[in-house]
Amino acid sequence: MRKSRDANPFKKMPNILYPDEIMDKAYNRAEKIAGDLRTTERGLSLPKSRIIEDNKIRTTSSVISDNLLQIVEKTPSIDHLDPFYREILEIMVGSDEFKKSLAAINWAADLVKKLGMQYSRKVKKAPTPQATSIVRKEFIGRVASILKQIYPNMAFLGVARNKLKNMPTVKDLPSVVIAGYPNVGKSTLLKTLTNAEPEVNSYPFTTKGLNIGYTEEGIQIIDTPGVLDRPIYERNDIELHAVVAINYLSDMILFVIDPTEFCGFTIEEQVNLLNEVKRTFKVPILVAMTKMDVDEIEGLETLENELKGFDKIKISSLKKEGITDLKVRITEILDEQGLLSLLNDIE
Ligand SMILES: Nc1nc2c(ncn2[C@@H]2O[C@H](COP(=O)(O)OP(=O)(O)OP(=O)(O)O)[C@@H](O)[C@H]2O)c(=O)[nH]1
Repeated sequence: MRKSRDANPFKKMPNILYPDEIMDKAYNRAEKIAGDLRTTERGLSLPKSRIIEDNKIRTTSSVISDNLLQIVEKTPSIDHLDPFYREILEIMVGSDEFKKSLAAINWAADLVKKLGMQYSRKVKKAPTPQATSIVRKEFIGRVASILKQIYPNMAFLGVARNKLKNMPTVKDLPSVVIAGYPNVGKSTLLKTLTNAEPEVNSYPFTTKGLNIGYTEEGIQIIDTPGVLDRPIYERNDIELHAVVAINYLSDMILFVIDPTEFCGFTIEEQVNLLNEVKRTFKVPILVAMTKMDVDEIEGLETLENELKGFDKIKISSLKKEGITDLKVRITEILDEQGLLSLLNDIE
């Protein structure tokens, strides 16, 4: 079944305030309410002090716990994240720390709420007007120390939010991911297939960004410079997560091979990468043998033998040969997976 990829789920994360800012917000609200009460309640009696301080405590408690809870509620939970975004999260900020920070903020929200109730009861029993204000100050002190404790978590989420919220969205359309060694002709092919300059969307896992184009039929073609263009063993941890993220994006792989070896990589190296991509990805692979306009390609026969088990097609992006056949084959492969009905639904 097709996985649905929503718009960037991190966009909804609220602005994360510093502890001081939250305390100020709570203080201002509490003071405003206290001010209103001071004008309505006459004299500095014990009952009046209790009411005022109780209101300050409860207002502070609810402003702070609501603010913290809002962070937790509007931040997507890792367990429900689309797998593509889960990988992005791991690459950009680290999921463990993210989870830990959210749990800490949830804990603090809960504790501030409980303390608010506890101190509200306490202030109602305070024996003198001075005692009511001491109880309230004690409450504020405890809340401030909780906020100080979760400050690293808040700061972490603030940074995470800023990194994640501006990430471009990859559309939830049938998607073809282009793979192959550098210089084999991937971006030229992308342009030929989509008849337009591709959008370049910057993603954290590739310094060059993802190049994305759309065919007339509404198929999304994604070129992934720096991600699927060399053997897995040469990759670091982050790049491996990037491969996994790309895996979640793709409904099929279009693997480009340059049989002329003008790209600087031998046919053997290119076939090895193809086999590696085949082992890594569970989606259908179509091999495009490109640069067919070049005369007398020496290794062509060998290559065709090597590619016996693969679905393959010969093309020239330069001369626009084989492009229509390639498009037809792509459409068939996506259609076999029931993905094109999705396009009709969208239209
Ligand atoms: N003769 C011929 N040359 C081609 C063809 N397609 C691409 N080229 C040339 O191959 C070179 C590399 O093409 P690119 O499209 O930049 O290759 P790439 O795989 O996107 O390269 P990276 O961006 O480095 O990953 C360029 O000089 C292209 O003009 C083709 O069909 N025939």
